[in-house]
Amino acid sequence: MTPASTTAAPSTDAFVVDDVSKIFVGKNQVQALANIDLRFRAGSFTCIVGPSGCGKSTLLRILGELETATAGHVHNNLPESRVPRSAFVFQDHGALPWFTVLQNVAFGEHMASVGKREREEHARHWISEVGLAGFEQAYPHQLSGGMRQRIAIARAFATGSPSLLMDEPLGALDAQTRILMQEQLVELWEAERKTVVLVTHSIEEALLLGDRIVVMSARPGRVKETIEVPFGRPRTVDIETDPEFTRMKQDIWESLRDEVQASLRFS
Ligand SMILES: Nc1ncnc2c1ncn2[C@@H]1O[C@H](COP(=O)(O)OP(=O)(O)OP(=O)(O)O)[C@@H](O)[C@H]1O
Repeated sequence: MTPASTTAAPSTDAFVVDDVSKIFVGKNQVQALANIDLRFRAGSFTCIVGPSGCGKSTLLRILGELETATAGHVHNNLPESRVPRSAFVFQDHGALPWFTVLQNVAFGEHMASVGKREREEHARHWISEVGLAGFEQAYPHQLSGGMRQRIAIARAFATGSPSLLMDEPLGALDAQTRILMQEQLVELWEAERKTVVLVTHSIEEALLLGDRIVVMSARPGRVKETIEVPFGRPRTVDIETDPEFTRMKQDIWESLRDEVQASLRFS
């Protein structure tokens, strides 16, 4: 194994993942990822699907420099600036309960020492974009689960990072709210064209949102296949009635089913 490192990538790829493996060393050694090779074009939307425990979050955390690879290389070509190169959105909204909506959304830029007037201006814009205008002074506990998740999405956009790394961001929402949020996310991304990597357990969600779907194998996670999503943009949930959507959903499930079964055998 070659030693791990992160360097600038000399290309239009935001990230180049080159032969990356990850082993967690502890009481029980766990190999989470094995020999991952992936390129993430700047401005693209990639969805990652795979069985539980196959290393999807680990890969996301390595891309976001929250975790280091045990072996291999991650080239990061995102521009350096005063804000972090990647903003995260997790399943649990992560809104700080003692902050208002406005303070929560402005938090990323606050941490990057952006002036109050500028960060609040950005925050108000994104609060409005996600449909929370009028709730700027509300506290998270006064909002529904869907509204709290919108705080997290607004905060990620407001931070101004060129990349968004999303780990099951809509996973905790009810089915109807989730559909609306998926459409909203597509719309925001189409306007902003950030480099997005989104982990999801939903094949439909991956087909609705992504330019490309990466299917991972059971642990240790490897790239099983990479599928280009052919649907044009702008996209809405109406594409689910397209026969091609149904066919692709079936194909991806066939590919995933073996891996889910394998992961159940080993867990
Ligand atoms: N900090 C850690 N220390 C030890 N093992 C870890 C650590 N983080 C993750 N793992 C292990 O690495 C493997 C991959 O975990 P990871 O969370 O990346 O999977 P995942 O595909 O995101 O799972 P899920 O879909 O269930 O969220 C799992 O076996 C997990 O227990």
